[in-house]
Amino acid sequence: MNEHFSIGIDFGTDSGRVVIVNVETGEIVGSDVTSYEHGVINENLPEARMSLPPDYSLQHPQDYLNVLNKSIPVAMSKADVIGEQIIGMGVDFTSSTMIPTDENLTPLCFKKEWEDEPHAYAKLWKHHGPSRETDILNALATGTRQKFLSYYGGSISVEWMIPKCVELAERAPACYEAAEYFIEAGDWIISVLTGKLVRSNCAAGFKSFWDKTRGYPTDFFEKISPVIGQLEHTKLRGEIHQVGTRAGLLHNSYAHSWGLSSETSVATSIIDAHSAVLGMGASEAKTMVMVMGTSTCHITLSDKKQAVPGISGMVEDGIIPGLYAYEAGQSAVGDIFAWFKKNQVPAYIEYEAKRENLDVFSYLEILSQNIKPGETGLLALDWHNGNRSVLNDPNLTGMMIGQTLNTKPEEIFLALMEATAFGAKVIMEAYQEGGIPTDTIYASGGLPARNKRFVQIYADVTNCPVRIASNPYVSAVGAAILGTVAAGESQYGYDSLEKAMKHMNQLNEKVYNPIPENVQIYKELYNEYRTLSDYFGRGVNNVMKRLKSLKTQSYQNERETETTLP
Ligand SMILES: Nc1ncnc2c1ncn2[C@@H]1O[C@H](COP(=O)(O)OP(=O)(O)O)[C@@H](O)[C@H]1O
Ligand SMILES: O=C(CO)[C@@H](O)[C@@H](O)COP(=O)(O)O
Repeated sequence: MNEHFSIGIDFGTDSGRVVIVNVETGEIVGSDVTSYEHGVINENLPEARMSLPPDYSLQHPQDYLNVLNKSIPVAMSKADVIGEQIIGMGVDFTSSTMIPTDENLTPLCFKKEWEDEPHAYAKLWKHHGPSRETDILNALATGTRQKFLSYYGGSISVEWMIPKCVELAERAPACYEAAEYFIEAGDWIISVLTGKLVRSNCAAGFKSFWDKTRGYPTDFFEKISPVIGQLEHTKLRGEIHQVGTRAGLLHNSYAHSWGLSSETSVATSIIDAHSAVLGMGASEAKTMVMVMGTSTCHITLSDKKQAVPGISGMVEDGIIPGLYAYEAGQSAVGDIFAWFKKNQVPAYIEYEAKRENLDVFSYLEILSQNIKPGETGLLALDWHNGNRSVLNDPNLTGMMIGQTLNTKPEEIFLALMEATAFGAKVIMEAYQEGGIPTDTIYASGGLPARNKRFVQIYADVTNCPVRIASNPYVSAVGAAILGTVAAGESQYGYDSLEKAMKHMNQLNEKVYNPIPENVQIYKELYNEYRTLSDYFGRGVNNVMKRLKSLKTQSYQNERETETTLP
């Protein structure tokens, strides 16, 4: 009974993870992962009721509840701890993942009358349905010189909350009308756990343009439409709390069914990538945390307030009170490798991997060890899910040049990994030019833990040492850190995030240092990448967009009505 623990719950794109962490030592004593039964819904609604337009990425919130109900008890039993030893819990979630709910915070898609309506489901961060609306919002925000825009890299991302709200108002007005709240999925889980609606300043700041001094940019919302102008007082209403505070206490019914105390503190939620900053213990300036999984987010903290073109956002107190948090992102990284594995890897590789008792990625990584930088003759653009950094355009697409009849799968895999590293370097340069330089990378997320070549490529391309995490659960541990601080008032918690980070961070001793001859070759390849990227991404040749629009036009969607937006 001397030891105390906190529960961290991390909701990713395909699954949710629960960890039980010792608050004194940071040791993970129990963990469990639950995959989402419905996964990413991008072809048909559940029960194949209806096929979806291209670029839709929906989820079923029941899958999130299943993570709580299955993984919390399993992780607890693996940890062999008793309820009284758990002092707090925290939640992190991909974002902006948005759920429309009724007045009782029940997701609309749980109700019979809305189960055939795609807009009643959770819209996952990578849902690109509102790309038309986002173009209009960007033109309007730029045309009316909205001040907030410069703190969001100069443009609005299709992946954030407000485009999702506008899409709902435009394409499913009855559903919009029926929704009492639009809630970030992380805040929704907190409402499930505590019975209260408490919104996080991290999610509201990064994804809904909320700022602690000026609130939401309501004058901009009003320019979009009278309905959207009311958002703050209608669907987005609710208290906004600072990350690191307590949202409430665990609801009795959950405390009872999980054998926890009803005095267990539940923290205000945080975005998954931002949680990794806590889990890595990365509060120093010039340190960039790259959270590398399905996508990659590039997060850094500074005591300076800067408008950095090409990044995704900057929020005062967004992660740690007193510091400005900065975020940039790549819409697909692991997702590109997943696509490659599913659609491009030939049967003989799968056969050989199986024979070696390896998964396909590990086998391809081993094969790629025989290929030096530059030896593939390939160069790729990593825009398979659009670009959400300096080009901020969901209509850009992936590309590979240099293929011959001799090109091998492991060479393509290597070129794709290199392309994602070049995409990350573009972002680091944007930060540098914007006055937020970086000299060390902390790599967390599922990818660095599984693929050493990948991490070395990043060290070589960026010419920066890369420090990795000791396990793939960093964001979940960040959430557990929040749980500990939320319990700060109790005898065993911490009264500051910094103190909890010192005790509980998951930083490994291992450092990947850049290899000088690789750095040199990648410098040349990077210049080629920039040339290609400017050519296809900056309007010299719009072929990617033309192809994409042909594809979209051919989809007969009766909802593709005329827009009512300005
Ligand atoms: N060895 C590997 N090499 C390259 N990509 C991998 C490897 N293992 C898994 N991935 C990719 O990593 C992603 C999963 O990352 P993870 O951090 O676990 O999940 P999430 O992004 O949902 O939090 C998937 O897109 C998968 O394709
Ligand atoms: O956009 C953000 C954070 O702002 C992420 O939630 C999003 O890129 C998804 O993250 P994952 O790749 O699922 O870890």
